[in-house]
Amino acid sequence: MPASEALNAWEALTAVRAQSPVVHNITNYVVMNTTANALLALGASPVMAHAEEEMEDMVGISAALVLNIGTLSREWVKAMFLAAEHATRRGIPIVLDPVGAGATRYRTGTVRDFLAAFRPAIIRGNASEIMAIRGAGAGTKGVDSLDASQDAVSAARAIYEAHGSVVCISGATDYIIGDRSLRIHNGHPLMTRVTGLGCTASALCGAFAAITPDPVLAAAQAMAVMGVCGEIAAAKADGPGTLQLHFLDALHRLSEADIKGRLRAEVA
Ligand SMILES: Nc1ncnc2c1ncn2[C@@H]1O[C@H](COP(=O)(O)OP(=O)(O)O)[C@@H](O)[C@H]1O
Ligand SMILES: Cc1ncsc1CCOP(=O)(O)O
Ligand SMILES: [Mg+2]
Repeated sequence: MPASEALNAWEALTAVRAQSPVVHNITNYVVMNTTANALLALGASPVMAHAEEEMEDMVGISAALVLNIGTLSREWVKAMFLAAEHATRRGIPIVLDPVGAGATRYRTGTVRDFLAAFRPAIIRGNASEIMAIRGAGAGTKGVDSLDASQDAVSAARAIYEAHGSVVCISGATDYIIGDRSLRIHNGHPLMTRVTGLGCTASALCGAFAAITPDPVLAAAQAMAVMGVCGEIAAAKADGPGTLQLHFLDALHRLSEADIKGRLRAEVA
């Protein structure tokens, strides 16, 4: 069976739409609205919450936890660690987006401290962020990658071996590295001109991880949907502004034929 069919992306999307899992996000100020809307358009039920006082209750009603360090500060990091403790105890999947790891010591150090304490089901970042976790590469240009996704594959393998977290490197080709490896060739370069689409990929990883127990498959399903919707949106867009709008509509309208006709996935 071709890798694209084996991803079961359509079946998983149907399950997300039917079950509408609650996805708890502790994310950054830049993308809160963007990723909440993307999760809603997908069919999931997003909630953004970061007060320590409500972490136990919020994790208690969630099916996945998405942690994103895009605008971190001491209080938010404390909330993330607390939420991860509750999620681990409840056995719900954690997705970590190491936004800007490699740009500052605070970001890189926080990600490493987190990985020393917890095991996210999925870590989704761009190539520079993933390499920075292993001390590889020349750093990250703020939140943007200086490297191509294939350059981060050996760092991703090392992270998987050291921590057991599946690593998803986004870029022109998306790599999913775990107990097996997949590549997804969908998407469009215009997606890099809209802030928050990487964070959206991580949020979608959370929605699919809520439905699909195998984290390699869950990450691949999320990246498949991202890539196919990115292509559909780019074909209709005049630039980044309309890409963002068409992307949300594409998530909402995504059909089995869209996925079957466009998805280009292979075993890496
Ligand atoms: N050059 C590209 N061609 C096609 N798709 C891309 C390209 N670069 C990024 N993407 C897609 O854009 C989305 C965001 O990825 P990326 O830009 O790597 O994240 P980040 O914003 O965290 O740096 C992903 O779905 C990825 O597949
Ligand atoms: C611009 C910016 N600055 C801090 S977080 C953030 C958003 C990054 O989002 P993404 O990595 O999805 O483009
Ligand atoms: Mg990012």
